[in-house]
Amino acid sequence: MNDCRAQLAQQLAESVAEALRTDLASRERALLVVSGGSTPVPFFQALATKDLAWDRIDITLADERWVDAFADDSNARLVNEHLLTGPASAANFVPLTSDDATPEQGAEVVNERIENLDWPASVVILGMGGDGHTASLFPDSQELGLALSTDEAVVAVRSPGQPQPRITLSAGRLHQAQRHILHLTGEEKRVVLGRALAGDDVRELPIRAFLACPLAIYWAP
Ligand SMILES: O=C(O)[C@H](O)[C@@H](O)[C@H](O)[C@H](O)COP(=O)(O)O
Repeated sequence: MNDCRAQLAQQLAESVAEALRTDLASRERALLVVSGGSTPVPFFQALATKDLAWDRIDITLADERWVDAFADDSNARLVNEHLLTGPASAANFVPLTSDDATPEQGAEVVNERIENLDWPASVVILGMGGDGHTASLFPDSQELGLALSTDEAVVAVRSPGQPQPRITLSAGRLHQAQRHILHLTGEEKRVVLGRALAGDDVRELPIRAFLACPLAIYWAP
């Protein structure tokens, strides 16, 4: 990893830790929503070292692949391996999967689990793909319209471009946060973000659903 990305991860971890500390001063529990993918790994590792009342922190995901929790491409596994370590292992992790065979079957039980958390979240950290998707709000998914408009907390999603079915927090649920952060790296994503900022068709580039104020953008080359 280049130095800029390492510094970015450190700075993001400091900022998120500070936000959690601030919120825990006035509420019993704080909720952190993180994204999966490859970008957050150094951030997770940096955040895990922070001195926080981890036993008062709930952590969930913006989205998940409907795979076994031990699968290589499971976001839960990513969080377990890189964030829930050392003192941070005292945090309460709330997964987005169930024992059901499909996300459509599991959505109801996951929805209830997510609704029972302490909203609004302290921080929602989003990632972005090269197609402008964020969480599992994919431009080519039939469920995009539902995920952008529903009052439900989660939506089962299929995308022709993705090998596994997914489950995602809805845009409405992701909006329920004190702070929103977009964490991304590289030139390709900078260009996509530039396009997103220059237009307003959310279905073309779903990240646009979160470009309303305020969104803190953490980017490094
Ligand atoms: O993959 C996931 O779990 C998330 O659904 C996705 O929204 C992710 O944040 C972006 O695709 C960026 O992924 P990278 O960090 O791997 O580029």
